[in-house]
Amino acid sequence: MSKILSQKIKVALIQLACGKPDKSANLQRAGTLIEKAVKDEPDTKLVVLPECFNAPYATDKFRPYAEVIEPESISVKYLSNIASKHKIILVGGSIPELDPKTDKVYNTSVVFNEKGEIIGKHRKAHLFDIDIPNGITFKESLSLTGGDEATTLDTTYGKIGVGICYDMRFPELAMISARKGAFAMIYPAAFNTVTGPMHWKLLARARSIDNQIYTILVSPARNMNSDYHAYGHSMVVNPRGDVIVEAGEGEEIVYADLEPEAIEQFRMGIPITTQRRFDIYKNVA
Ligand SMILES: NC(=O)CCC(=O)C(=O)O
Repeated sequence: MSKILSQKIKVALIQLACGKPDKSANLQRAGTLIEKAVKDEPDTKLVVLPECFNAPYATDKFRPYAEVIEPESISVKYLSNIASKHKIILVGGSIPELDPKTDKVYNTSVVFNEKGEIIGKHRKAHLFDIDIPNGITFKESLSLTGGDEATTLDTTYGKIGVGICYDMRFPELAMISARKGAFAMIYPAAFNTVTGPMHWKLLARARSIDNQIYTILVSPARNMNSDYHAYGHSMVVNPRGDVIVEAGEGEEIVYADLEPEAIEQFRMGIPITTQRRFDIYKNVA
């Protein structure tokens, strides 16, 4: 049986103090912390940044900060250079993307391989439109368009699924990637201080338990002086549903080892991956 994760790898979660009005300051800070991560833990193979890390997270800011995803655009070039310099797989958080053909703006995660090449991108499919009285109201759809694909990408060590924040509330994306053989579902994210305490950890554990894969959530650091209060608590959950690392609320880098045996042994013990009844799941939609 071929392994869905070919070897043990270390992942670094960059819980960045980001969202400043100055895009290049956000990029520089991301670069500084990625450098630190690979210096402090030289065997790091995979690095993940948070949602909307190069811009303020606000509906009136997505379009002005948006860029076309192409090799020469400022954020893409910056991230590509870092990935190739450190020979890491880089899940580049997310950035506002302008599609020049349609003039639509997306919330997009660009993923790079160790040569700095783009291996894929995920456009946030489920837009964060919520209204909790006395809690939080946010409407991404005022300025963003949702993507229309689930994203599973091939890396050096196996497949990863990518979603963005609110996407994690929809188990189907993780399920699709897991069925395609992903060893991890990775969500650059930015929950907030209202919904974070309610659901952040529960959702991460649920996606892992549903699919017996690793789930990786990466948040910006909390900044109570900004309009949007990110939750923090970046974390990795293993295929058994245990939180194996969790950040606090401030700027921080946390690491975890992802191990093929953790997936294989747990799948052998509780073999839901081979017990599924696709014959009775036909008419779900
Ligand atoms: N940026 C987001 O998609 C936030 C999602 C969120 O906070 C939630 O509760 O869901």
